[in-house]
Amino acid sequence: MPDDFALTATGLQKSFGRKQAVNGVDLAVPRGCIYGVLGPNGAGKTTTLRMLLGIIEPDEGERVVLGARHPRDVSDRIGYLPEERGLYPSMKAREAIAFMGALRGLDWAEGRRRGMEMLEEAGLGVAAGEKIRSLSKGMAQLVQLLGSMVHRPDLLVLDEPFSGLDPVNQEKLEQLILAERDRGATILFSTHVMAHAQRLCERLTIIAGGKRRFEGTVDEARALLPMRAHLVPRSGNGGARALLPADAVADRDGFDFRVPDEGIEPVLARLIESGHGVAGLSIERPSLHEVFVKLVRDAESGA
Ligand SMILES: Nc1ncnc2c1ncn2[C@@H]1O[C@H](COP(=O)(O)OP(=O)(O)OP(=O)(O)O)[C@@H](O)[C@H]1O
Repeated sequence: MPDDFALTATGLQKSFGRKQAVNGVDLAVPRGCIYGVLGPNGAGKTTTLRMLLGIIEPDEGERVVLGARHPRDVSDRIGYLPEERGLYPSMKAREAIAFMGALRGLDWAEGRRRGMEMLEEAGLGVAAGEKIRSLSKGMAQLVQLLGSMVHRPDLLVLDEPFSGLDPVNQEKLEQLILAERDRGATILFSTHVMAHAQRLCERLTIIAGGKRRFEGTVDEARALLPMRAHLVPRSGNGGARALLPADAVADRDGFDFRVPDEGIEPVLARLIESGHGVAGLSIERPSLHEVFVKLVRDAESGA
C-alpha cells in the first residue's frame, strides 16, 4: 500500500443469501484526511465499513488497512463507533471510556485519566460519574464516541455518528472530528446527512445500490450539476419571460433557471437592451445534497 493511504480497498463484494449488499466497491483514503462514505438507506455503507474493519469477510476483493494484511492485526490502532450503539448501562461514563480504551490495549488508569479530560473538554464533565443508564441517548452516544477515540487511534471509523444527536451535539461532534484530524488521525465516517459531509469531508464516496457512484472532493461533486440563477427583472415578471432560458420557472419575485453553458452575461445583456433591466441576481452552486439526490435517483432508475 502506498504510504500516503491509510486504507485502500478494491472490488469489495458481499452478499447475504441472495441479497448483494456490496457489489464491487473501491476506496482509497489518504492519510490524515476526513473521508465520507455517503449513501441512502440500504446502500451498503455499514457492510462496507464492517469489511474494512475485518468484522465480516468480503466474498471478493482486497483491503489494506494501515499497511496490514488483515485489519484485525492493527485493531489497537483503529477506533470504531458501530451503527448499533451500546455501552454497559451500569458503568459510569468515565469508566465506560476507560473500558473501551482497555479493549484496544490502553492502560486502565490512563484511560480513566484521559476519559475525564475528554469529557471535560467536550463539556460533559458533569456526566463523568453518572451511570450510562442515567444519561440521555445522545449523551451516551457521545461518551461511546469518546471511548472510540481514547486510545488515540490512527484510523477512526464512525458509522452514522450524527444520527440521534441534537443540533448542539452534532456541532460538538463536528468539532471532535476536526480535532482528531488535527491530531493526525484519518477519519472515515458514513452518513446520509449531506450538510455534515459538505462541511467536513476532504474526499468522499457516494454508494448507491452497493456500487460506487462518485469519488472525489466536495467541490468536484458539486461541479457535477450546473449552477442555478435567480433573477429579478426590474420590469417585473411580465414581459421578461421570453428573453430568459427555456427552463426558467417563475416564482414569487423573479425566475429560477440553470446558468446556460455560455454564461449569464448574454441573458443580462438581453434584459438590459430590451429595457426590462435587472433588479436582482444571485447565482448558487448546487449543494452536495442536490448532487446526492440526483446520483441516487439515477442509480435507482438504472441511468
Ligand atoms: N447480516 C445481514 N443479513 C442480511 N442482509 C443484510 C445483512 N446486513 C445487511 N444486509 C442488507 O444489505 C443491504 C445493505 O445494508 P447496509 O446496512 O450495509 O446498508 P447501509 O447503507 O448501512 O444502510 P443504512 O443507512 O440504512 O444503515 C441492505 O439491503 C441490508 O438489508
